[in-house]
Amino acid sequence: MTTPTILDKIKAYKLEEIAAAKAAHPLAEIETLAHEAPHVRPFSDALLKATKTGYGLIAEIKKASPSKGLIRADFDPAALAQAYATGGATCLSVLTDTPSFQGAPDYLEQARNACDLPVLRKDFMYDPYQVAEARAWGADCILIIMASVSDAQALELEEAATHWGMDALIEVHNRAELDRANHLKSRMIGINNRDLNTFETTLDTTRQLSKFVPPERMIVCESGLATPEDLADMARYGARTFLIGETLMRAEDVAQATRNLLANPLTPGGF
Ligand SMILES: O=C(O)c1ccccc1NCC(=O)[C@H](O)[C@H](O)COP(=O)(O)O
Repeated sequence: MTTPTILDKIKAYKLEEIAAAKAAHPLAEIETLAHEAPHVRPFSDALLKATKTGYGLIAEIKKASPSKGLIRADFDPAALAQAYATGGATCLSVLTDTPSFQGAPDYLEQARNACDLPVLRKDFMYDPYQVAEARAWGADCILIIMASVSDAQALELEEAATHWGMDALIEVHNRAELDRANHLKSRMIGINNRDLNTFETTLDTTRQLSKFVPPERMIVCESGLATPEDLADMARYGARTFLIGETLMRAEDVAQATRNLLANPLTPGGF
């Protein structure tokens, strides 16, 4: 028998969580809440607009992670959202997974209510029920991790996002996942520089995969970005949009750190 990977372990508890959530709150109840939720804020449109004059930034609200443990003890999602908005972030990503990231649905609601930025529910998605949940909490975008879903599940999740008027960020880490992602319709392809099973993180992933992303798609370069030079380096490989968590979450002055990171964009003008 093979040893379960971290993604296997996450999937196992997520499926239990989903079953428990469905038992406590049937889909019809969640759908009613989703219909009553605040209007969707356009997520990929905001990133596209940002890349006309600079970089698009999805700034992540992430208290802890499997690879790093606790990242930020002084954790106030509303204050962090305001700091990110002040610093020039385009969108937010908020971890809603509790067991591995110490995230929570409440954090998403607090962050979204504190600013005008569109918000990604950052979680491990397997079931359209979770997409309705995301919309009920106010999310504007969901994440689909190709490493953890089948083609059929990815399509079902993407269709659910479209049904609710939300965007989907399709995340890949290797060529096979990218080829599968290219069969979906979503505009945003996230290249995750982190191998989610080994936690090895290298910007070479974006350097190598970016050339296989069709020009009509928007590359979102994810993980392991620490300096303005990293962003400029990745921009040379076609990435104008970035998803950044740890670097900003460890900053004392989050607004200033966000501003510093976004300074001096390389050749703005769209993806
Ligand atoms: O960050 C982890 O340790 C991790 C482990 C297992 C699955 C996912 C994981 N992270 C999700 C992400 O991809 C990052 O939160 C996101 O790209 C931001 O990365 P960073 O800027 O390096 O915090």
